[in-house]
Amino acid sequence: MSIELSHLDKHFGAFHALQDIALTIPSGSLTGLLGPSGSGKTTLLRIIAGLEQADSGAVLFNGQDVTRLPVQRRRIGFVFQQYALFRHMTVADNVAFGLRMLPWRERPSRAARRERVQELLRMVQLEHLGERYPAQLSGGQRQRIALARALAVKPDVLLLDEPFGALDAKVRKELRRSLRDLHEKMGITTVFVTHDQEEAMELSDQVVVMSQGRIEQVGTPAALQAHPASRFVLDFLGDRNVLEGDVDGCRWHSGPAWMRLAAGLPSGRHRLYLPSHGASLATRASANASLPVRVLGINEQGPAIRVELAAEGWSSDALEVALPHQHDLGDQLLRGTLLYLMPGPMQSVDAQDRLGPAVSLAGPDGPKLEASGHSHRRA
Ligand SMILES: Nc1ncnc2c1ncn2[C@@H]1O[C@H](COP(=O)(O)OP(=O)(O)OP(=O)(O)O)[C@@H](O)[C@H]1O
Repeated sequence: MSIELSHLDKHFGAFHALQDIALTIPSGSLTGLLGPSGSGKTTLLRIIAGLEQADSGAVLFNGQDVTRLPVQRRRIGFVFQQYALFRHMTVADNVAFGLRMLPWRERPSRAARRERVQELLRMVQLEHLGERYPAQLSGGQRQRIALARALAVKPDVLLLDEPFGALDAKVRKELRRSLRDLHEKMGITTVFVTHDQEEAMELSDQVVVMSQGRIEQVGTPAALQAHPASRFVLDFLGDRNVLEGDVDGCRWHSGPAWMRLAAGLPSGRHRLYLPSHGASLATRASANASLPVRVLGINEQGPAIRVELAAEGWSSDALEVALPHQHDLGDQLLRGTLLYLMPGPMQSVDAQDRLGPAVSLAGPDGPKLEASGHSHRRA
């Protein structure tokens, strides 16, 4: 089920909560609405659901105008941050709730309902907990049940509002993986709200960055990292190293550190923003870059190795590079070792704080490194 939003506007009294929102959500995609608190993410999700009406504009599902269609008729599964489970019902009855509420003609028989509930509990890996009550579950388990309940009626669209917001970091990670696996298996068009850029980047096929009721940028995680469209997106995505130095023609330098860029920037001071996933490390300088760094720390947990670095003899804030677990540094990747940073594409910002062009290293180092982007994210 594809979703198209055109020219959506929404006011709450005098407050302009959404301004001229236009967005296409491809069928079967996993789309993240990302933005700071108050940027309008939840309002947009509620308008897609039919829980809120826009003042103007249209919502289309598979090309059909559903703008005035009530929520019950949109075939939506909804998961909220606060687990909205019924406390007096068992887990199995909670999951079956939507099925029992279906109109008589569509309602499966008691036996079929029981079977479907078991299948859903299996899908969220909680088949042994059907007879428990919500109070006897952990927060993460409750969110899995909320997910199973949302999926029970075979929705065309799954909407999740900060579904993992109230959970601790480890459980969040597990649930993200479950959601991605379920999405890959079922292929339901899914939209989720988050203010956590890491969550949005890790989960989404398409990220929609919102600010003050507007869409700032839409793109794949890798495209947003490589080509942020505004200062807001650049800052909000975070996870970047800032290399500050002077440019003469194609040469950037800061103290003894230097690199040759594939294309020139106007001469003067520039900051180059380098995503931590967009760089590698080498044991020696190359013909196009000499950026000496000292290894401060190595964290091997998670999908990538995170290496903390300090610029050696040149000034920079703390640096961080995410390396694949199969890197070719061998035993050179040790705390205290001197290595060389090899940047991939970087975003330039000039001394007046204006977004400049994306830049990369000259010669063979540049294109080779571009591949390192976000290729790990489905690993
Ligand atoms: N029913 C309402 N009445 C008045 N103002 C509202 C209402 N719902 C939302 N708002 C306002 O609209 C703006 C956008 O709210 P929304 O909940 O969509 O933001 P959000 O990006 O989801 O933020 P958060 O991450 O904090 O949930 C906020 O300033 C909020 O106070």
